Amino acid sequence: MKVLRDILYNVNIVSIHGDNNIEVHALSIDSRHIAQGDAFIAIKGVAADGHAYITKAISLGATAIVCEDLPAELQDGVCYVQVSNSHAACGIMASNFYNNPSKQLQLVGVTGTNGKTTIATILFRLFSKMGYHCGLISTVQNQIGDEIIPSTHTTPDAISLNALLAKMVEEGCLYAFMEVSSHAIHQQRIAGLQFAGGIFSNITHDHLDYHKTFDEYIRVKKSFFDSLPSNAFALTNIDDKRGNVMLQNTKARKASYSLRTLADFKGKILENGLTGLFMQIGESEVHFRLIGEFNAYNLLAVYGAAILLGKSKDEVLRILSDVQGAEGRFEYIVSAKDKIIGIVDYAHTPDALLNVLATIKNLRQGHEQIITVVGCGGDRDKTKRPIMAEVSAEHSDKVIFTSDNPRSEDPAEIIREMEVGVAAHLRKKTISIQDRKEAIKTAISLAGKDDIVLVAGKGHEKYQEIHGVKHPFDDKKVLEEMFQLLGK
Ligand SMILES: CC(=O)N[C@H]1[C@@H](OP(=O)(O)OP(=O)(O)OC[C@H]2O[C@@H](n3ccc(=O)[nH]c3=O)[C@H](O)[C@@H]2O)O[C@H](CO)[C@@H](O)[C@@H]1O[C@H](C)C(=O)N[C@@H](C)C(=O)N[C@H](CCC(=O)O)C(=O)O
Ligand SMILES: Nc1ncnc2c1ncn2[C@@H]1O[C@H](COP(=O)(O)OP(=O)(O)OP(=O)(O)O)[C@@H](O)[C@H]1O
Repeated sequence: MKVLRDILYNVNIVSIHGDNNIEVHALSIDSRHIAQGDAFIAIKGVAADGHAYITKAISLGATAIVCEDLPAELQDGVCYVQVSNSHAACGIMASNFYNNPSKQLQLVGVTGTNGKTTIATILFRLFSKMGYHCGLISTVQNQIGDEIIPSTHTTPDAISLNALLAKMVEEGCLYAFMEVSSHAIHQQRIAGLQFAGGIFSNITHDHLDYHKTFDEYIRVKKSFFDSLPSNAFALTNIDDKRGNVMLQNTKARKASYSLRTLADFKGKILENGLTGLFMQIGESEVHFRLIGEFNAYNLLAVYGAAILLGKSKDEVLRILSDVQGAEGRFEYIVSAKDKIIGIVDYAHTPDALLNVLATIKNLRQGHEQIITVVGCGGDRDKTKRPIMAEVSAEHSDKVIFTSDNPRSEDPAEIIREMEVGVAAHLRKKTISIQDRKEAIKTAISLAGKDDIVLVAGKGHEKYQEIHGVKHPFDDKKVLEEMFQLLGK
């Protein structure tokens, strides 16, 4: 319980109507979750406008309303706070409500189109193995020490986020590693947080359904670095074309990592195989269990961040050499008889798919076939559909287009939008099977000895969302089941 006046500290207030010296039980941005004594923050969202639910929130017991536009009639016994921006107010109020938890631990945010989950997860594992109690906020799961807390978003809303950070502080965490999605930056879910560091992995084609243009997507990502304080670090991948741009206006300590050019944290791949990476980092030569060039980048990001947080180079590299990747990120299983390699990967952007396929091509020993099973999500960026189809057809021997999470869309229509991306001379390599399980089964039946089957797009996910209903589905389990069923 906190006094409204205190929760409003640092919020850009336009006007206050009513008594702000009242106790607030909880904050909520959703009228459906309001209880007696709560403050309701009305947010103009993508699908709805929270201002339309102010009356409903009051009828359920809200005694404080935070909004951009005041209702025509104000009710007695309710304090109305008009703010210039409800999204920003929500972030700042959530931090104040939970005693600014981000200031009580070292919070590192990871942004970029690909690699966020991997980098945040490896940082969490590294620091945990170094003996620190840590927190993780990621797409796959949130974690406090060994406790796993299911994740609904890459970056939760500001209230859930601060509640989670407060729980981490209460349980003695010294470090928290979190993914910072571009949606979260744009919707100010991270407003009011104090970061000890920010990491930029890369930026490519994604989320243009939301951000509309690539320039806007870049601008949003960059604004995270613009807001970092001077005592934080800002670590960027300078092999990415936009790596330097990200840090142009930051006040934070700038640092870079690279595989190709001079950088604060420079690495070189000496060997890249199915058993892992052998890299030179600074003066040291180290084996890692993670696979592929993109993971060499992720490892450099983690290494750089750990050094910037004051950790010893030798200890960091020793522990990193034994760390495993995140679930559903280049996870692989080998069939018992034919030694078919089944790879499950979360690649759901053209760039990630290209990276995974390039990695597989690099790693294959001889002329084994690469058979790819891939789909594209519904209700998300449609422009990537033909590109992902083109990338998979170009870099695989056989491709099966299938459903990812069609969500509210017609799965057959999504597949048709993918198919148009395939050049005429590559069409004979592709078939389309809407049912994902059947598609995986077909891929395995087409695979011969030592062939490689990539099942891309859903990674760790344990469900498939069709027409708004989530059905249990696990790519890795289906692969295992099909290896058995088909006696491979
Ligand atoms: C498009 C999008 O990003 N939407 C997010 C956004 O919702 P919104 O503000 O637009 O919600 P809205 O439905 O328009 O409603 C506006 C307001 O009215 C309120 N409302 C609505 C109905 C009602 O009866 N009462 C009520 O009070 C809502 O609670 C909300 O505050 O803010 C919400 C709170 O933070 C998010 O939960 C929600 O995520 C939706 C579910 C989502 O799917 N988001 C995805 C796209 C997303 O955020 N993804 C990124 C990762 C992307 C990636 O890298 O792959 C993530 O960080 O997870
Ligand atoms: N540094 C990287 N560069 C390019 N591709 C990468 C990189 N790291 C991982 N990938 C690829 O992208 C996929 C997603 O990786 P990861 O989950 O770490 O990224 P993410 O940014 O968290 O994505 P999301 O927020 O959508 O979960 C991986 O399965 C892998 O195929």
